[in-house]
Amino acid sequence: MNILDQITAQKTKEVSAKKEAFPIKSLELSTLFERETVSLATALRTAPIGIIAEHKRRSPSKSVINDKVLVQDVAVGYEKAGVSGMSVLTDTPFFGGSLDDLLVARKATSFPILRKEFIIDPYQIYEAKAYGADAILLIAAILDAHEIKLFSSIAKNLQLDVLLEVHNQEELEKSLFPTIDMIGVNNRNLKTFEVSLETSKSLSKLIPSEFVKVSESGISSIENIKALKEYGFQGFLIGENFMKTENPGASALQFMKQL
Ligand SMILES: O=P(O)(O)OC[C@@H](O)[C@@H](O)c1c[nH]c2ccccc12
Repeated sequence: MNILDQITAQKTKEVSAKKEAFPIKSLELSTLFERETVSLATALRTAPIGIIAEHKRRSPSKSVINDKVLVQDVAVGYEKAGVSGMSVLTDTPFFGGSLDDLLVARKATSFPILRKEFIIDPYQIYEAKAYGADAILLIAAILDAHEIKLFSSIAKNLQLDVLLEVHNQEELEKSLFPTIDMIGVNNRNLKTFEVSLETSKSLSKLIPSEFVKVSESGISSIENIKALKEYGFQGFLIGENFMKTENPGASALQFMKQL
């Protein structure tokens, strides 16, 4: 079984247990549920160069990246650095994150936050909203067109922006619904872990201009960003490059100064 299949199999179990223990009604009682969200897509569109900085403790490809820093310090540091938003991994078994991380980041900041999760059920979208996210990720490789349409319209009804992640032309073509705000091209193949910025470059011309184009993974230099900008990218999702340092917020600030 490839890693994506392993993750979704685990997710299916996790979500069905949670749905029983905490029905959606209990999520709606959250005070954060009533919070006004802020748009990540707008933040990226209006920034000269829109960086989304990620909190990621570990990953299946790298094992431990950073398990020393506190999520609130990372969140505050990223916001001070002036990035457009933050991505918080909430998957526990494979990435060492949690919904608590999302909640802590939310309480510490007011910039847009993306819930980075393997979403396979609408329940996780309500959860994202209840824990203070402004945007969700949908991964085309694990959803069919009907699910993408349905999940993105549920998100929009909750005032959440949608970042749809693709890795090839077929995934892109099945996913172009008006309820999607941003298209993210993942430069990392989640099945093989190979990273190539060429993936973003070659898919860019197939993304209609109404979607904010985001390039994800493997970005570590200003040169990378300049090259991708030429292809119309307005958002750049950066994880490891910041998280592998002792002070991710300070690293993001250094990076922003060079832009
Ligand atoms: O750490 P990197 O190479 O800068 O990548 C960040 C982000 O793009 C990556 O974590 C990611 C992209 N899509 C995902 C889907 C699930 C989990 C993680 C991801």
